[in-house]
Amino acid sequence: MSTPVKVAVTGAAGQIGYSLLFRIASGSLLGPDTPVQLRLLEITPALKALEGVVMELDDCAFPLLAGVETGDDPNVVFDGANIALLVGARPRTKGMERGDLLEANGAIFKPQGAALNAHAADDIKVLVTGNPANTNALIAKSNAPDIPAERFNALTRLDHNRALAQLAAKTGSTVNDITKMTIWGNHSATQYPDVFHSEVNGRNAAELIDDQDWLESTFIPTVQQRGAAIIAARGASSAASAANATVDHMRDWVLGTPEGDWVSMAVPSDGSYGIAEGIITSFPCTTAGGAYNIVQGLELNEFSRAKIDASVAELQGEREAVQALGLVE
Ligand SMILES: NC(=O)C1=CN([C@@H]2O[C@H](COP(=O)(O)OP(=O)(O)OC[C@H]3O[C@@H](n4cnc5c(N)ncnc54)[C@H](O)[C@@H]3O)[C@@H](O)[C@H]2O)C=CC1
Ligand SMILES: O=C([O-])CC(=O)C(=O)O
Repeated sequence: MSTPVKVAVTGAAGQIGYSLLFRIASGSLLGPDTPVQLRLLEITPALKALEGVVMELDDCAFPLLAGVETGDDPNVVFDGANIALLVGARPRTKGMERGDLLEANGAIFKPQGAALNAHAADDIKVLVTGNPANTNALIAKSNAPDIPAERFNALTRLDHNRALAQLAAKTGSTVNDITKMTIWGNHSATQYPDVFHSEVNGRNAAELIDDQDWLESTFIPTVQQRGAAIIAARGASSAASAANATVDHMRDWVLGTPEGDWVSMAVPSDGSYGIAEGIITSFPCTTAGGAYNIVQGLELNEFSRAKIDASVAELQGEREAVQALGLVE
């Protein structure tokens, strides 16, 4: 067996953690031949609950699980990490303004970025799931100057998967029949799920549906509001599907995307599609050899352009807010 890959997970005693850790340890993240060591970060009051989760991990007797370390100090937990899944974040509570939320998360992602910078392995890949995911990733990236910027991603794969499920239901197909789905922008209600380049069994999805009204009044709002719909139904935010998407994103980044398809990943913009450089926004991406490329050359109609611009404007506003707080340059 090869050397275990060190996978750090923050917020490990939370809802998403309770699903995510077991998926990682069972081999869903890196495949059946790669042992993993879990390095789990929690805040001090949650360490006791985390102990219970670790007992359950032990009790699964996962053949690929080569050890579990836990702690409340990112400088220790991130030591030697090859992969960091930053899930733990400060949720918005009653009376909290957006600025308060960004500030509270800055207090988490600034030191975590610095700790990754100082202690992670050279090949570290970082994926932020904790909300507001794109801007939290920006904060972590800005505080890790020695790690290449492109190693900081945020999660929009859950939105991508939600869009696949909605399109499959509409077209009477399965998710296996659909390729080239794209989420653009922020993991927020302004995100733009774009089917104009998607294919259902090789046929252009927008042409097949031929129903702009369904796109505008059903598909796009359903995907944008799915998180809220789950909270309304379950009384808690999505957890198993968020863990699944976190696994999907990192697995594809490490192991590659299939020929002829792409996935949605929020990555630092390199200026592609005229999107301001540096902000972490969702693009169509292919991956190979542990690296990703933003798919180039897609034609954007006026409708798509306006939707993308609106979400990017929201991200620029978030960047300005965290700049004003001194959390990023
Ligand atoms: N990007 C996406 O698609 C999605 C993102 N989310 C977000 O993921 C985050 C986690 O969700 P849940 O697991 O349901 O929340 P949760 O509240 O059940 O768990 C979060 C955990 O993070 C821990 N935590 C807080 N500060 C920490 C720190 N500084 N270091 C380490 N751990 C820390 C808490 O103690 C808690 O155990 C939330 O921000 C949620 O909004 C949820 C669903 C989808
Ligand atoms: O909406 C929320 O709070 C959780 C989330 O990010 C999602 O389910 O997409």
